[in-house]
Amino acid sequence: METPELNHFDVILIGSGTSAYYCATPLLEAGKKVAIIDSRPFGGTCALRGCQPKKYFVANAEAVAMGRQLVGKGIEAAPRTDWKALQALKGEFLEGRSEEEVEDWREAGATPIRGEARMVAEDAIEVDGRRLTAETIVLATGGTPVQLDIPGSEHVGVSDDFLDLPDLPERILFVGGGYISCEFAFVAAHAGAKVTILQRSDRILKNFDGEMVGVLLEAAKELGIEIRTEEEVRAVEKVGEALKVTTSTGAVLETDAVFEAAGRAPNLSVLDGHDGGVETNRSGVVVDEFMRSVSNPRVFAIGDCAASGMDLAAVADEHGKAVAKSLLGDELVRPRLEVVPSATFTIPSLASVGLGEDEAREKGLAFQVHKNLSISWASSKRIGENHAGYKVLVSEEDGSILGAHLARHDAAEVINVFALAIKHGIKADDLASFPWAYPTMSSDVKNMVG
Ligand SMILES: Cc1cc2nc3c(=O)[nH]c(=O)nc-3n(C[C@H](O)[C@H](O)[C@H](O)COP(=O)(O)OP(=O)(O)OC[C@H]3O[C@@H](n4cnc5c(N)ncnc54)[C@H](O)[C@@H]3O)c2cc1C
Ligand SMILES: NC(=O)c1ccc[n+]([C@@H]2O[C@H](COP(=O)([O-])OP(=O)(O)OC[C@H]3O[C@@H](n4cnc5c(N)ncnc54)[C@H](O)[C@@H]3O)[C@@H](O)[C@H]2O)c1
Repeated sequence: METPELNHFDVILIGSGTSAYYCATPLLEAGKKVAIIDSRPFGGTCALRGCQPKKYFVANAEAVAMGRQLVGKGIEAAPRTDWKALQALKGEFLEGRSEEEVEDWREAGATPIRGEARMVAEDAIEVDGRRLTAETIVLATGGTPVQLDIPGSEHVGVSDDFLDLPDLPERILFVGGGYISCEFAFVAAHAGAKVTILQRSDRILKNFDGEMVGVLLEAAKELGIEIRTEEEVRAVEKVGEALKVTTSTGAVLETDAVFEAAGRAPNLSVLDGHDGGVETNRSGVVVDEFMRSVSNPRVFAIGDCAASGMDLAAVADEHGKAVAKSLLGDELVRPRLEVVPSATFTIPSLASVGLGEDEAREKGLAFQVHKNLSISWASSKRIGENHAGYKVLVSEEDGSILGAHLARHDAAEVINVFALAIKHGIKADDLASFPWAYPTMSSDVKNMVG
């Protein structure tokens, strides 16, 4: 029989993803008694089923793309993806990761628990038949793919399934034209699959600048990725080994695999049965500016399960850090998310930070637009890049950077320079005159603002 003290914690974190990591670490360093619970292997989406494993596939596709682009320009034969070997490499990265993480938490003084947690009171949860109470409960439960409600949905996979494909199907159809589909589409197409994307509205990647998406669309077209906009899936039927996809336009498309990435919903199964006094809406747990539940002050929500901000790893991290500071200090602390760069790991990658052109106009700001294709630049030529461009908005008032939008190799790296410039008020002139290590992708920044 366990004593009540063993079941009472300063903080219980439900979820062991990146937001939980950044929240729990300072709490443990400060000597707090912390339980971390996860129903799946420890580590969460980013480390095990998202950002990190995905980058193995992206790195492979980038190598193949670059090799192919340079055939006849110093490379003799185009490289090809060995999908099984790539899966093995990714497997090596994941092997033992969760177990190590559990061990690390134990060494740091936490109580890691594997099991499905449910709120049973405003200050209590149940997991694995145990009732645990806490001064503070932090929900860090992430998100799950939005499930398609269509006949034949049992034949439709999600991102986890794509990342674990033992063999690459010849033909793949992705439902949704957002981050996940677009990234996977370039991976699959560069690895040799015939890829189709179905996008419900009139354009893909709506969070990104339309002209930069245009650059990506050219690359997709050249690679043979078919992007069908204003078209939804209505039904999927298995016919022999193939799948027949009927769409909203009446088209019937034959493919070998269908994956849906039509957005992710907050995972709030922890509130099934008892809501713990925690108010939620479609976007997640309703929180105040400090990530505290508006209806139960004992509960905080961080990362993708909170109805706040973009579902990105760095945002989740910042939520976690802010909540830890709030719990350790005398005052509540807001996450610092005034400037959040974002990128798609497509080929080329798209990246964006700050205001879009339309947004800046709606705000009535006076600004110059520095934009162009950059395929004639040495940085593109030396890697055989055929699709690249940039758009930077510079304030006419004080020369500050209002927004930056890139479509090119390493855009996801270079965007961080613009993000820091926006955050710290570094002006276009400063960027233009800085002695960048040369020649690098970031030294091109001076040509984008001059
Ligand atoms: C394919 C893919 C690629 C992505 N790529 C990027 C990228 O390149 N860059 C980027 O910034 N973001 C990316 N993201 C988004 C990023 O992964 C998420 O924003 C981030 O992981 C959210 O972290 P989190 O801590 O909120 O939740 P998660 O990491 O999702 O962790 C939540 C955990 O809670 C557990 N859980 C849920 N309910 C319960 C319960 N009742 N009891 C016990 N445990 C529970 C789950 O098992 C899960 O492990 C990607 C996402 C996907 C799916
Ligand atoms: N590089 C990154 O930072 C990265 C990578 C992957 C995922 N993520 C995060 O994960 C989240 C989820 O990614 P996602 O790609 O699933 O969602 P998303 O929100 O990026 O895109 C979903 C797309 O699907 C479309 N759609 C919705 N329902 C549809 C339907 N029935 N038929 C056809 N199209 C439909 C939407 O209009 C939208 O364009 C992202 O919003 C992002 O926050 C980030």
